[in-house]
Amino acid sequence: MEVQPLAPLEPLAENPKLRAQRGGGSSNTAAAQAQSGQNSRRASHSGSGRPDPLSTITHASASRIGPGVIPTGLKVVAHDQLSPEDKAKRLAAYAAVDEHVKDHHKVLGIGYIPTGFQSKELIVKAGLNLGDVDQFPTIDVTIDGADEVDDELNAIKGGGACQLREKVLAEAATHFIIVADSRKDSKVLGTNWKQGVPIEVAPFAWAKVFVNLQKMGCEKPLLRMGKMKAGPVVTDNGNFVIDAVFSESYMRDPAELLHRIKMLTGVLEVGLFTGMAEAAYFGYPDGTVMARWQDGRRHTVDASEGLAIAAKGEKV
Ligand SMILES: O=C[C@H](O)[C@H](O)[C@H](O)COP(=O)(O)O
Repeated sequence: MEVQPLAPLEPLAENPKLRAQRGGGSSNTAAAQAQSGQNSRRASHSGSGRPDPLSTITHASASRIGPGVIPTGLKVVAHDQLSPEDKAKRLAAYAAVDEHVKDHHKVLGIGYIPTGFQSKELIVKAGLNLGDVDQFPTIDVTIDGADEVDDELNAIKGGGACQLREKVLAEAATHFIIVADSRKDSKVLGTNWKQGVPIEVAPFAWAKVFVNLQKMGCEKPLLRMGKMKAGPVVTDNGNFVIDAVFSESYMRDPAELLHRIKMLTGVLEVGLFTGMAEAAYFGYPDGTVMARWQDGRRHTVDASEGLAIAAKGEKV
């Protein structure tokens, strides 16, 4: 029997209601919209004249949305209503988008909100074209948060139980960029993030993996429990999450630790993102943003323009 290679699915059609609101137009894919540069709803974000990617380019995944933009309904939360950490993170996100999203980029993986379901809702409400990574297996830029980032830009992710989807998006991206507030900037993983490494496991295998982790030296692995519901947290993929604290010596070599945990049968993904990020942007409470690159470069970004936009709390 001849096996046909799988072709990526066609992108989802644009929300017709939003198209009508914009006065029609035939663009029904992310790529088409980004190519045409059409964006009637939001002005250029930066002085570069580039369209604001947050409102023009399609989201490539169901995993997360809106670096720095937290839409509630169709309104961006005003800057002064955010916590100091969220303010800093928003500025870092603006800086990251400004420096990494280019005119020719058509597909973005974007992040921030704790569940894929929430993200989908927000994307649709914000009028972005929603897609998933099976439709867009190659992403131009993925921008996402992190729970902690070390000196070499290895990161812990999965505090919101999204590690599997997030890693697929990060790996599918030509450029993977992290945005975070300055508390997440560490020399060694596990310094500030004390909750441990999030490990997504097949539900029926959790107890076996638990024992495996203990044998590896993790004294108290924890099956993550729901806060508003009884029982364990169930990920967007129907799995459980174990949080596992490891000693500093393990955390100094996160790539080796990742490899060892991932080899345990029943483990689907590990919230250690090693050697993936090209750059990380950290927002500080004083409004500055510091960028670190994988090759060791670092520079400060003038976030004043992002601040001016954020301060207005514009509609998306
Ligand atoms: O699963 C959740 C993700 O890995 C998040 O990126 C991470 O928890 C950081 O989220 P936040 O920027 O909201 O603190």
